[in-house]
Amino acid sequence: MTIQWYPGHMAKAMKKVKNRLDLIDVVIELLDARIPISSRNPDLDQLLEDKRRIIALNKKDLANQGLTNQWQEYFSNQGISVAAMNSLNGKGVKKLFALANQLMVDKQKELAAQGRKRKDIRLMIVGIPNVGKSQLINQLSQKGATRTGNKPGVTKAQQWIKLKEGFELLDTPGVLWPKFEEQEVGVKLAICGAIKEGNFDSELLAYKLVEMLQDIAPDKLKERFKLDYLTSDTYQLVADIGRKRGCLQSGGRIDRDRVSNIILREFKEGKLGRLTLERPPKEANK
Ligand SMILES: Nc1nc2c(ncn2[C@@H]2O[C@H](COP(=O)(O)OP(=O)(O)OP(=O)(O)O)[C@@H](O)[C@H]2O)c(=O)[nH]1
Repeated sequence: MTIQWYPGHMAKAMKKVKNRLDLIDVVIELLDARIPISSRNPDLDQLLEDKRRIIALNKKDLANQGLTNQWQEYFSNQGISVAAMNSLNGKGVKKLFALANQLMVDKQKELAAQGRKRKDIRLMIVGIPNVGKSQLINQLSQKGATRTGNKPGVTKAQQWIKLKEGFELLDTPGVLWPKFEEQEVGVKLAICGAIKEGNFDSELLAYKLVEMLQDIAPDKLKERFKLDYLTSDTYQLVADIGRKRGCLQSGGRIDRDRVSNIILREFKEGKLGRLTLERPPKEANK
């Protein structure tokens, strides 16, 4: 399956992030907890080399808890600060603030030693489309946040939101174009909602998802769609799901488009349970 993507978008998105970095103390790299590898932009590593950074695994409510723990361990082992988040209810927000404070301890001490005032910690969120950036901005800025307006020397469009004591947030998140030279990555991004509909074939995507689910969560697949059996014949399996859900066209043919969209939607909504599509590389779990 070919999923369209546009390298030009990626270059533009990276440039925008880069232009803002000088203003920022701590970058929050927001990933989808269900696909922590595929939702990362590998070029960002280079860009953030000298930056304080936190990885936030968002949508943890949709991901397998045990695997989210393993992912946290994986990033911690690499010396990266990490938190698991649910940006719908704000779980993990406290930890984000605590981690940002920790990362800035030395800088703040340095300022104090020079007799200078503690500085407000400036945050920016970056992440691929639909990963929850706006939702997280809402959560971070919920209590008593005010927009502080333009800062001198900063592009007019950029606004700062004053968060709780000692923190400011750039109100425009950095959108990163996902990178998917590998088809597999594109497929997972599309399944998790990072790629706009219309850029992929829903039917083929649903087959791919059913194939993955047979591997990682066969019982949940059977239970959700009331299947009596599983088979490597995905085409057949999707037809059976269609029959169970009444997705029939005239003449009793399966409406494959409709059933495909049901399967994709129910996965995205977490109706099949909390599922993670990627495991941390083995060597990190020693
Ligand atoms: N279940 C769940 N859904 C979430 C979470 N965070 C965000 N969402 C949902 O994910 C979708 C995308 O959230 P947004 O905050 O708009 O994502 P964004 O990264 O700003 O998206 P773009 O504007 O496309 O870049 C919305 O439907 C949110 O309700 C979360 O932690 N859990």
